[in-house]
Amino acid sequence: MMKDEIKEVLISEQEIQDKCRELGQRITEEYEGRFPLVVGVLKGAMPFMADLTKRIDTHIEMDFMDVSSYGKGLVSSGEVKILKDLDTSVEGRDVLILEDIIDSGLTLSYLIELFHYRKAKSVKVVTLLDKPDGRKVDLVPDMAGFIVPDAFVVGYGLDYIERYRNLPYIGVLKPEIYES
Ligand SMILES: O=P(O)(O)OC[C@H]1O[C@H](OP(=O)(O)OP(=O)(O)O)[C@H](O)[C@@H]1O
Ligand code: HPA
Repeated sequence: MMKDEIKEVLISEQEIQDKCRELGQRITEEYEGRFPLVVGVLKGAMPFMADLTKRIDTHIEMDFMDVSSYGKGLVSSGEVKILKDLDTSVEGRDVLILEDIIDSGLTLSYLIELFHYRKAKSVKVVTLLDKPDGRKVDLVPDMAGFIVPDAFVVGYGLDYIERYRNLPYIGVLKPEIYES
């Protein structure tokens, strides 16, 4: 079974749900009456977007962007490609970007710059996971759920060659999975 391929659970399902509640309350307080555009970055942010937005108790608009900076494996290619753009204009909007993880920071620094260029009123970032040791560019999220060590993590949206996104928790794979 898939769970037998996990060496260690770093963040449990319960911890993730509690964090969504806490972040949802903070977002509600900060964005009350501002009708922010909440942008989920596909595919990784999909489970976090689903759980977090249910904990936001004020009106929001949701949109999605699909970008890719990773090849098929563990290392960022450094080049960010837009695979699907927003349906909505960000001009004059308070934009809140939702990410599953900030690692090198390349994906988000690209998006933040793009939304400023498109004349967003404000651009903020909430990420479930922050891996500060992976940074290649200076970037500090406005809100972060958990700090993770410099290891490749999977689950709850995060993949390894498109697998493990459907694990309900965050974990690290057994080393033999990478060797196979
Ligand atoms: O800080 P960075 O080093 O840029 O890494 C973070 C990004 O990498 C992953 O996406 P990926 O490009 O693998 O696409 P996916 O969400 O479809 O898996 C992740 O979901 C973030 O969007
Ligand atoms: O640790 C990670 N796991 C999965 N996807 C990722 N994208 C950036 N960092 C990671």
